[in-house]
Amino acid sequence: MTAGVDLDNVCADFGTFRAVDRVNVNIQPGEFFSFLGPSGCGKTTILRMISGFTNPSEGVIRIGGKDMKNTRPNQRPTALIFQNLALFPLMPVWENIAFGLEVRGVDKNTRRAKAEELLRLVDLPDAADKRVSQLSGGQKQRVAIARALAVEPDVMLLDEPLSALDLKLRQHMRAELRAIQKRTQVTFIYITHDQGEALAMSDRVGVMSQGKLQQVATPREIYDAPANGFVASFVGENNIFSGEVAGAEGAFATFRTASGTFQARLGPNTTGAKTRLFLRPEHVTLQAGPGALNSIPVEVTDVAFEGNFISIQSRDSSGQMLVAEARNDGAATVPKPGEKLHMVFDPAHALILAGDTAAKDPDA
Ligand SMILES: Nc1ncnc2c1ncn2[C@@H]1O[C@H](COP(=O)(O)OP(=O)(O)OP(=O)(O)O)[C@@H](O)[C@H]1O
Repeated sequence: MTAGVDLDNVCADFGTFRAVDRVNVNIQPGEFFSFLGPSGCGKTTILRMISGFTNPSEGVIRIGGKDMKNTRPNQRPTALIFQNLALFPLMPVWENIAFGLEVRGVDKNTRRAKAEELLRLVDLPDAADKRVSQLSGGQKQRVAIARALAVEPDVMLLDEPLSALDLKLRQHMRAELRAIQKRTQVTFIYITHDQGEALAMSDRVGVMSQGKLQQVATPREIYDAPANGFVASFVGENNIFSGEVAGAEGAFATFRTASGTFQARLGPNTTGAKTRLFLRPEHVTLQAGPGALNSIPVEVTDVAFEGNFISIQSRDSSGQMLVAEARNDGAATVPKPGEKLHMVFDPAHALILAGDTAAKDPDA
C-alpha cells in the first residue's frame, strides 16, 4: 500500500520560537519527496510531526486523506529510519527484519518467508542467517530498510539515513534507495542537508529555510529555475553579483552591477525587491577577446583540475572573484594564472532573483 501526505498550513512552535512556519505541500502516493535545507531549518520537526512524535501547533496533517490529529505514532501507517539504525547486532539478520512482525504475533514460518522476500528486495538474498555485526555499513542500511518495510508502511520517513556512510557508499546507496522505492511504490519522505542526495533521488524536492518552504519542484526545476536567491545559492555553485534592475523588457532585464551592466532573465517576485544576479560556473565561457554582450574582463588567479572538469578562478576590475567550469573533454585549452581573458555569458543563463543567499554548510 501507499498513501499521500498532505501538510496544510502546518506550524511548529517551541515557546515563542516558530521552528516550522505555515508549510503547505501535497506529497503524492508513491512519490519520493525530499525536504532539503541547512541545519536547524525545521526538517526533523516536520518528520516528527508526520510520524506523530510532535504535535503541530497549527494546521492539519493528513495521511491517505485522513486527519492524523488523534492518531498515535504506533497507529500511523508510517515507518521511520534514522541515521542510527538501532539494529540488534548479535541477532540474525532475518530476525532483525521480522522483529516488528513478531511483536504483532505473526508465526515463525511466515516471518521467515517475509524476511527472505524483503532480503531479495534489498538485494541481500544470502544474508538471512548472518549476524548484523558481520555486515558492512551499506548492508546494515539495507537491513534497516527491509525491517522498516516488513510492517508494510504506506509511508517511509527517512531522517538523513546515509549520513554515517562514507562518500562512495553514500552515492551507491542513493541509487539503491531509489530503486527500492520504485519497486515498492511506498511513499518516501526523505530529509537531508545534502543537495546531491536530494537532487539524485527525489521526484520532487522541497527546499526549506528558517522553517519556511521556499520552493517545491522537480530537481531539474530547482537547479535550472530556482524561485529565489536562497534556493539558487543553497543548491549548486554560482557567481553572484549584487546590483539593481535598470529596466525590464518581457522575460529579460538590464541589470547594473559593479562588474558591468548585463542582460539577464528576470526571476519571479523581483520587482522592487533586493535583487542579485546568479550565474552558474558551467554557463560562462572564458575567451581571448571581448564578447558583444555580457562580457567581463578578468585575470585568471587559479586553475584547479577536478577530473571530469576544470575549475578556473578569476578576478574582475571591481575585485569580484569569479569561477568558470570547463568540461575536461581533452580539447579545452586550459588558461594559466595571470592570463587576461574575457568572461562571457548568455542572458538566458543569467538569472535575477530576490531574497537573501544561503550560508553553505561546510559538509554539504
Ligand atoms: N524540542 C524542542 N525545543 C525547542 N526547540 C526545538 C526543539 N526541537 C527543535 N527545536 C529547534 O527548532 C529548529 C528546527 O529544528 P529541526 O531539528 O527541525 O531542524 P533540522 O532542519 O532537522 O536540523 P538538523 O539538520 O540540524 O537536524 C532548531 O532551531 C531547533 O533548535
